[in-house]
Amino acid sequence: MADIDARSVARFVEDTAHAAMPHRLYTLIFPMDRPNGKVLLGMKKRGFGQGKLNGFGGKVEPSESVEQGAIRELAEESGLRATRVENCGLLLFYFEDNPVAMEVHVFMAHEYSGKPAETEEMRPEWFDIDNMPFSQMWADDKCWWPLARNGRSFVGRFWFKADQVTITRQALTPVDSLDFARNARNIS
Ligand SMILES: COc1nc(N)nc2c1ncn2[C@H]1C[C@H](O)[C@@H](COP(=O)(O)OP(=O)(O)OP(=O)(O)O)O1
Repeated sequence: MADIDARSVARFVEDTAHAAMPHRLYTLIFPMDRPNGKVLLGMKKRGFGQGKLNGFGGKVEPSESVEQGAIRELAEESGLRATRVENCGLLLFYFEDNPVAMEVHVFMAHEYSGKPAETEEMRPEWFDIDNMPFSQMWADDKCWWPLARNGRSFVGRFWFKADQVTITRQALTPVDSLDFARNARNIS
């Protein structure tokens, strides 16, 4: 079993039993076009979450910070180069058939260059931020997206059945700041 990633910040919001689980770090980043009320999503073409629309992201490499990982994954999966990002959420996912918790650090990309392009992993498409395609997204998204859309920071915990669809328990809290995570990760 994997060790608890030293960069994990889940212990700040979890009970003792969950904090003792190994946590794998992921990023999830949403390029925003606020003036036009749009967000860029990608249709996942392979791997975990295949067939779902989502933000861009993936595992954080050992050599990079969470923010660097988010920017790298966005470039790899959409072709966009983010120049201003904001950490807006922390999501913890527990799947009943997986002893490793997913710790997903959520970002908005407010400034970026380049044009979205289809890659091996994602097919990007702009959507209206007030008319999200939730039926094609992960089941948790409709819970926390309204907070993210309104510029609120949040911490969410979701327990999934092995079917990866059914949420059996959830806890979602708007927070004033995610500084506890930034400070723990020692990011200026
Ligand atoms: C369970 O609910 C989820 N909801 C949302 N919105 N996003 C999720 C959920 N579970 C996982 N994700 C996100 C987190 C990451 O952005 C991706 C999964 O990353 P992936 O497995 O694709 O990681 P990569 O490093 O890109 O994978 P490869 O090893 O295939 O390159 O989904």
